[in-house]
Amino acid sequence: MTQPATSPAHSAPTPGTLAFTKGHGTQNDFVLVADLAGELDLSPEQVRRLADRRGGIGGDGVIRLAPTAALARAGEEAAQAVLTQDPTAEWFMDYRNADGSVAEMCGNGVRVFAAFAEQQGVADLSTGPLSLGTRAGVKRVTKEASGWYAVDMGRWFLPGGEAAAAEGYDAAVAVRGWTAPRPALSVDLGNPHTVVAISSVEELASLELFQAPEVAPVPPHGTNVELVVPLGEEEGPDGVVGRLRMRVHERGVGETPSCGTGACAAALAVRTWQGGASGAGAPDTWLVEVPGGEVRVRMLPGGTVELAGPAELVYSGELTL
Ligand SMILES: N[C@@H](CCC[C@H](N)C(=O)O)C(=O)O
Repeated sequence: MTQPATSPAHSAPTPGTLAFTKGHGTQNDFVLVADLAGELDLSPEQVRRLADRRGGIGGDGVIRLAPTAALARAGEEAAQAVLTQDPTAEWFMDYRNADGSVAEMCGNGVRVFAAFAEQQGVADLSTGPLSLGTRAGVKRVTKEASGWYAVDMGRWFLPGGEAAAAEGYDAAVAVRGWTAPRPALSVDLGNPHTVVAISSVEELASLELFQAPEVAPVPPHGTNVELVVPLGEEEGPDGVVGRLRMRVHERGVGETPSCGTGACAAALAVRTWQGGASGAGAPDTWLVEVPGGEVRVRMLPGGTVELAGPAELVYSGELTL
């Protein structure tokens, strides 16, 4: 049984069923579940079933909205760290990839989580920003006048350190069909990314990404791989804006139409290629074109990075687990 996503989804579900909402951010799609009491421990098998596009609802990931304090009491270290960082981060985004694996962060997911928290009546972004917990720390979400959600994603770093910033590379990526691996840059947004430059939009469109690209050295916890084409600079309302186009192969999923942390990683890599560790001379704002739409990435004055884009809730329903 389904209902429009705008209807209250937090009315009591039928016993034995699970209420869900389907949402997406630039078509990176998620199954969202409100666990307002913090009692729902989804198994990897249940996550796979929810994310299954044929036997379940379908999504690139599953997002559980749960009270940070309940998870902290249950021993989730990330939730305990969140409450130390910001005791007002009342709600926690428990993010799982479609294959059932746990991920530290999801940039598009944070925006959709904020829209879901509003729908559930546990947050009101019209009165101010929402601080929420993730396994990669507290994220602060603001709703812009356009309806887009802007997320302060926090600090990022290059795992390869200064040498990687100076060289521009610390890894190599091989995509099916290539005769040799190409140099790539690792970027950490709380979750791992490896970014490789592609020479043209035509080549980008022709890449075969149904197999995971091979990355060397093999990342200890896997990686998301972004393939990017820098498209130059343009004049925006607030100054020069860089533009790039990206495709992504996500850890735990496969190719997806968008990845928010991936868009940040791509912009940060291109900025590093242009201006080293400080990004000197490179734009502070980037528009990232993905197959599912466009997002904005901005360097914030305090040294953190912001991701902005749409968040849509599509429908709500109930299913038997
Ligand atoms: N699509 C997300 C990233 C989701 C997690 C990723 N697959 C991982 O395993 O790190 C985004 O928008 O950032």
